[in-house]
Amino acid sequence: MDLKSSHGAPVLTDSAPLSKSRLGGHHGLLPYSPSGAPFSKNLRLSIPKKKLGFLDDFRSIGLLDAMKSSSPPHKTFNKDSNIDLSSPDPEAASLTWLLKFPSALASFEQIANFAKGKRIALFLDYDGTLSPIVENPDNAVMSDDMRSAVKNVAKYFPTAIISGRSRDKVYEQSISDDDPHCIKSTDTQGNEVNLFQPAREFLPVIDEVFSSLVKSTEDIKGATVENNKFCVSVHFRNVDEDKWEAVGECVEDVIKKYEDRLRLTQGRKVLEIRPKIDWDKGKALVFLLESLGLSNCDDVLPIYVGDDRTDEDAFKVLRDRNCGYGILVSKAPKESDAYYSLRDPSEVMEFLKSLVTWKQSSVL
Ligand SMILES: O=P(O)(O)OC[C@H]1O[C@H](O[C@H]2O[C@H](CO)[C@@H](O)[C@H](O)[C@H]2O)[C@H](O)[C@@H](O)[C@@H]1O
Repeated sequence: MDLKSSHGAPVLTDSAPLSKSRLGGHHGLLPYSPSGAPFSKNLRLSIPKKKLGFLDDFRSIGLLDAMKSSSPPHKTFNKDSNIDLSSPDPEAASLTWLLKFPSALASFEQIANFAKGKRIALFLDYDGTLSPIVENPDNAVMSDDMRSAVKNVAKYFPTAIISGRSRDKVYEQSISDDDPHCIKSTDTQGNEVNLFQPAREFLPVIDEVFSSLVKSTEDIKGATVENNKFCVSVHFRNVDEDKWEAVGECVEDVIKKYEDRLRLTQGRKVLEIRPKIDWDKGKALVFLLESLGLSNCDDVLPIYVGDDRTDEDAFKVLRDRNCGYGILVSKAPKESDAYYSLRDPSEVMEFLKSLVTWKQSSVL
C-alpha cells in the first residue's frame, strides 16, 4: 500500500478483528463507557457505563440489557430529532452536547485553519457514516452522490475506509470494481495483496461459528448472521424485542466453546464475535498512518469520521496523540472521544465536499 495509491481511490482495510476495546480490556466491550468531560447531572445520557466482557463482566448487566442499549432506545428517542426524550430537557441536552462536540460543518473554518501547512489524511467508517443505517445490511449501499464525493475527496487527500465489514463487501457496496478509479492493494507484479491480516489464523474458526449461528438462529424471525471474514455479526434489528434474549442465548451457546479464542462485542443492533487479538480500529488507524508515511503530526492532520462504538478506539488514538480529530456521526447526544460531530451521512457528504472546495481554492 503506498501513499500515492490512496489518491483518486480510497484505501480499504479489513479492520474486523476489533479487539481490546478501550473499555473492555482484554475481554472486549459491550456498551462503551464515556470519557472526556462529564455531562451535567440532568444531561447525563442513558448509556450503561459498566465494563462488560464476554463471559465475565457482561453477566453483571446481562446480555439482554446490553442489547437493549446497543442503539438509541426507540421508545425514548424522538424519531425526527433523535433527541433523548428521557432527559428532562432534550433540547438543552442537545445544545449542550453540540457545545462539547461542535458541528464539523459549522467549525469548518477552524478545522481548515488547523490544517494550514499540513496534509489532511482522511479515514472514514462505512456503515452509518458513508451509508445510512438500514434494516438489511446488504442494502447499505452508498448513494451515487456519496460515492462521487468520496472519489473526489480521495483525489485531493489520502483517504481510507476503515470498516468492520470485510474489504470485499465494502468494495461491493461502495466502490464498484468496474470503476476505473477503484484500486486494490497490489504488489509490484500487479497481484492483489493483503497488507496486514492479524487475524488470518482465525478464518476457519470464524467460518465454523458462522455456520453454527446460521443454524441456531434460523427459527428466530428477523435474525440474520453475516460473515465478515474476520468477524461474525448477528443482527437483531429486525427481531421482535421479546426474542432478543433468544438471539443472545444462541450467541452465548455458540461462543462459549471458543471462549479462549473469541470474544463478543456489540454495535448498532448487532452482536459481533471476533478473535481475541490486540486489534481494533484505533490500531488499524495507527497501522495505516505508519504504513502510508502519515504518522508525523507536524506535517499531517488525520481526520477520522465514524458513528459507532468501534470508531471510538480510533477517536481515542487521535486524542491521545494530540494529533488530528475524530468526528462523531450522530444526531443523538452521546459521549465520545471525538472532537466534532456531524448529524448523519448527508452532513458527512457536505463535509467531504467542503474539504474539496477548500483544497481547490487553496491551490489557486
Ligand atoms: O465499521 P462499520 O463499517 O460501521 O461496520 C459496522 C457494522 O455495520 C453493519 O451493521 C450496521 O449497519 C447495518 C446497515 O445499515 C444495520 O442494519 C445494522 O443494524 C448495523 O449494526 C454491518 O452489517 C456489520 O457487519 C458491521 O460490523
